[in-house]
Amino acid sequence: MPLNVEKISSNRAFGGEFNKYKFNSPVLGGTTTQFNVFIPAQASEKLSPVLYYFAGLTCNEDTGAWKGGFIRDAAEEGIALVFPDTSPRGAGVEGEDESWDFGSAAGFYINATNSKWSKQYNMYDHIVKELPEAIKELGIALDLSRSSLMGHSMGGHGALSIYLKNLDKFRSASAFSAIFNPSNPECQWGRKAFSGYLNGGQEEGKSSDATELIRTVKGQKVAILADYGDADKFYQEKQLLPENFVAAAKEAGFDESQVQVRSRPGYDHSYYFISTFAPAHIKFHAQHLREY
Ligand SMILES: N[C@@H](CCC(=O)N[C@@H](CS)C(=O)NCC(=O)O)C(=O)O
Repeated sequence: MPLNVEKISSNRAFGGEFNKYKFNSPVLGGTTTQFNVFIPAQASEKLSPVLYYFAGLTCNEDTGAWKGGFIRDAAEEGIALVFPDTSPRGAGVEGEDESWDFGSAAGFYINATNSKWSKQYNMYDHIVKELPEAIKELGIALDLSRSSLMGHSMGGHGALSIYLKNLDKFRSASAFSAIFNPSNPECQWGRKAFSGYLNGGQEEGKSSDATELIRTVKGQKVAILADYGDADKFYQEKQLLPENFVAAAKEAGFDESQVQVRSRPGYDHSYYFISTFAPAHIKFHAQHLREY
């Protein structure tokens, strides 16, 4: 079934094109979803690889595009950027707009199993299955067989966990201030999301937790880069727990050539931090996306 993706707007940017699209998403219960695509100038000559960016809590498909500072470097490298939304919108589920860290703008990039949410809150399937189909329908010169993932905070968790579940589909993953271990009882955001969206709560959430997942890919080839700031209040409040991810990666035998996690002194959780290190993340992905 075609998704009937509609272009809403188009802007010239860095020699390429920045487009906004919408469609009614069967995976998100028929709600209307929007996403942005930056198409670099090089796409007119050869297929461009694709880098997804998943934003964090309270954000939408515009946040990373407007504030992340990714487009200039992606344009130089000839990489297309895809910015999906962070949750279904207007699903009409009771309580979905009551808090900033659950429901609208807080889909956590997982499929809900609790029947209250499971009709619409299926961001994992939206990203992994539906969005690539929507992109194919656009008929633009993108090479989806060369795709990588990055994200911030909740979106950093999305990038790492989706990557670790789909090493055959994605080349590399990177994260800014990721929620590295959301099923850990110390992580309040994870507890709220998993106990709300999943019948099995935190225990079921382990199957979508980067720190748990890194153990399951032992011996395989991975390419992960993550940065966080030591002045990030959410890091200090133990919402991010990067140390747990680093320890799990080490236990699974990964060294820094495959999993690199860097603490950045003095940086916080904001887009000032993200845009500072955005060029380094684009360069990291470019190395992996370049090869055919
Ligand atoms: N509303 C929260 C903060 C939410 C927050 O920091 N969201 C991050 C993602 S987890 C974000 O990117 N916000 C949008 C922005 O900084 O532009 C608070 O008051 O503490």
